[in-house]
Amino acid sequence: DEVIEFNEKIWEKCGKELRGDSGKDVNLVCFRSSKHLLIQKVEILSLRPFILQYHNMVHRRLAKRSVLEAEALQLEQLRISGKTETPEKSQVRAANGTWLIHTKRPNFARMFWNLQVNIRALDLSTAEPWQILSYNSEGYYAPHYDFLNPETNKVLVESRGNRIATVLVILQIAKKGGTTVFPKININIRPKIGDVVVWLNTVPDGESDSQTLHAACPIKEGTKIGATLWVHANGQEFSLPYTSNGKDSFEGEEYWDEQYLDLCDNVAKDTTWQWRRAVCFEYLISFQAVKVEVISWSPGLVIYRDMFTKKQVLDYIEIMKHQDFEEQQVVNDDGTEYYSKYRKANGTQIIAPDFPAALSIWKTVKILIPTLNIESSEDIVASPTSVVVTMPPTMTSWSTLLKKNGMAG
Ligand SMILES: O=C(O)CCC(=O)C(=O)O
Ligand SMILES: [Fe+2]
Repeated sequence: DEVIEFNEKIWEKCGKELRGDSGKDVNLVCFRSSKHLLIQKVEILSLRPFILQYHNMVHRRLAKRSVLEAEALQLEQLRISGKTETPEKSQVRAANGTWLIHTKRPNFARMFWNLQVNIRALDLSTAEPWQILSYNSEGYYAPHYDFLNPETNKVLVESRGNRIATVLVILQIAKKGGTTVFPKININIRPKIGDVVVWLNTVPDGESDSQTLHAACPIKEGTKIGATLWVHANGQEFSLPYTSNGKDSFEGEEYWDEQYLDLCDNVAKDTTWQWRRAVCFEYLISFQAVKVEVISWSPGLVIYRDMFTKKQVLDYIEIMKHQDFEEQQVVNDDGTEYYSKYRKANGTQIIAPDFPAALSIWKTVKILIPTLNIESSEDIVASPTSVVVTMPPTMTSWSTLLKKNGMAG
């Protein structure tokens, strides 16, 4: 806490808004940091159902090694019979596949932990083992729901809850075809190797979401390999608002119809990375988007925009009205106190748990900045100016954020 005196140059800067060079074209980024500053690019493909595409989450090399690891197991042909009208497509899925325990094979284990660290809102240990699917030419996965029918999967659903989320890792892409299509919401994407697509299979009350119908489009050339984690509800109660076992009202729609196939040929969605679509996925936790602006990479200096709700801010200001602000003294090593000439401000120190409004602020910070252990911080230091300046009184939810970015909400 070395202090240097204000000089002319620094005073001048006080009058301007400066952003250095690093943040210039970065308005909205997803920011994670523990020891290094790492950016995770996350694209919202759809709000309802909630579908995210994480770009380059798994390193290409790890993806490649995982493919070799899976291939060494000589994937069996998985043919699951389904109810379908078209005889020539008499199967739900034409792919080679296998199950792999999360942590049994070294590369899949690394990938598993890699995902778990990055997707903190989901407890991936509740997932079924890795489902590896390798689609050769003519391979496909007909439109289906991942949500299980509780009647026909009684044991699994009763013990582990239903498949509330799907995490699909793309390990290899087909030369042609093989996109992932969500026909009911007009999304057809071709994620890159190392991309991870995550979606929720339920609506907020826990029922299956009919809009999540999806498929792997027929492969035209090459081989597509994906690894899926179907994440179950039990054990997620603290991070997801809806974790009931849910009802499945949409079972059995496992066929290709012409319309769906037409969609496959039309990669309607441009998945090239766009900064304006970046938000922090962490905040799936409370369905709150937090905008993080990087001011400087080194030292790491960021602004979390709109982190608190308006109510939080107003409640906080309310308790501050009843605090005594005074010019604070600095304590010498020998215990004597003095007024510092380096700070001219009134302040007070409060213990967060003593005030619900302060505790709520504290908890938000704790949840939304998980990479810092704020348990070890000093008590909240409040001053009238810092409260007003650092907390913009706007409420940000997914929908307002998306609207601001020109996306339908
Ligand atoms: O491979 C794909 O694109 C879809 C895979 C899928 O639907 C699943 O694993 O549940
Ligand atoms: Fe699926």
